[in-house]
Amino acid sequence: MTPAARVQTSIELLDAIIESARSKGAPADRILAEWFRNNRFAGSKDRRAIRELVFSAIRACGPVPESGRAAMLRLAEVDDSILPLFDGSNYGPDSVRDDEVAADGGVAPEWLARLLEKSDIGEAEADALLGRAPLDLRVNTLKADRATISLPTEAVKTDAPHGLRLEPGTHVEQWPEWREGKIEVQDTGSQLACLAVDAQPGETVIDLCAGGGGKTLALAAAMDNLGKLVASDTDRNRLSRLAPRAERAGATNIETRLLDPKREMEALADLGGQADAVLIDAPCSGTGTWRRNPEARWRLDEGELARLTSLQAEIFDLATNLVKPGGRLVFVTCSLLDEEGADQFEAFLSRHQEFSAQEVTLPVGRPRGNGIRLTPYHDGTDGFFIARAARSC
Ligand SMILES: C[S@@+](CC[C@H](N)C(=O)[O-])C[C@H]1O[C@@H](n2cnc3c(N)ncnc32)[C@H](O)[C@@H]1O
Repeated sequence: MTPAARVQTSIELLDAIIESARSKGAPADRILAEWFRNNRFAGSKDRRAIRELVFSAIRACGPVPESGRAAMLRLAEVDDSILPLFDGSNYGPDSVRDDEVAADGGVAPEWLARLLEKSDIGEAEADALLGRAPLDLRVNTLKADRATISLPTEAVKTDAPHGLRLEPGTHVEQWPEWREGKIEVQDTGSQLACLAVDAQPGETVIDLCAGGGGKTLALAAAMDNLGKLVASDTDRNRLSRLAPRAERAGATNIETRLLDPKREMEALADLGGQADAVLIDAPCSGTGTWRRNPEARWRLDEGELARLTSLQAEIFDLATNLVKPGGRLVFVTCSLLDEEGADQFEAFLSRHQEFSAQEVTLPVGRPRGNGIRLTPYHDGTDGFFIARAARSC
């Protein structure tokens, strides 16, 4: 494909992605994968270039653009190589008309940009939020050790005790070390969130919103497979991914429980007041993960944010039934909005006087309210809020 044809194809793909973001349809990744499957004439270089163009254009537009062409013209404002390709050539984009306007830039749609600013996410933080994420690994201490593991490419140590960092795009899933469960792909921020749980061998620990079990596996390793580790979630699909992962990782103390939304306690009744630690890795807007998923900015709206914050409060209240006196509750969101972080935790503490905030010490991060905030700019991790509370009685 010519460079101009790649730009035109990216414009058409962006049209589909914009439409899908508006109707909450398939994500950009799936739309691209399907196009690549159906258009075999596009070779690997074309695919790489188109992917790069599409995601750079998504990153360059704060609000949802009017069209793929407006999005590409916005990218042309920050990348000089693009505009000359609007040359009207065969398969290329038409020349730019005098009255054409580019889509708006910025970090996010205006309402969301305002909330980020209110949460003290300044320009440098916002820029880093739209950068490229590295590929972080956690060495699984049930099977290996960071000090001695040998990998096919060079990896640098991260701030997490078992963390390693690789070039993005490394296909670790093809490595024997991955197939043998010696390494897991996990962002440093996620690894540090697990560290805040301080799960010990022999304890009863509940990973209440376990999803596919990324954090559950780290907790199993911290517990050295000793004690009871319950992984629960309301999403059957996500939870079903945990068993094969646990098998590969050699994690043997995990029990999964599928929860019924609004009746979660039914499947957890026997654990009432039993847990030494409960991790709430709460469903959230994911504003801290835009490096991996920049299109998420176009899918969030005020109604969805309100739904998420009230669900977080409900899950908090649910979790209080599970923690035993003297036990701890760890609240985590991959969001940089105070509504889903410091404010949510503060509101929880004022609703539940039997809990008090406990200091969390992590190698990176800065205090935010009664917890810690990690950001891509400051800490090189995804954005996270992490806080811990102890139950007195
Ligand atoms: C941030 S994700 C969890 C990611 C996971 N802990 C990991 O490390 O891979 C939040 C999860 O909360 C789950 N969830 C939503 N509502 C819930 C509820 N009422 N009770 C428990 N889990 C819930 C979602 O299905 C989703 O899997």
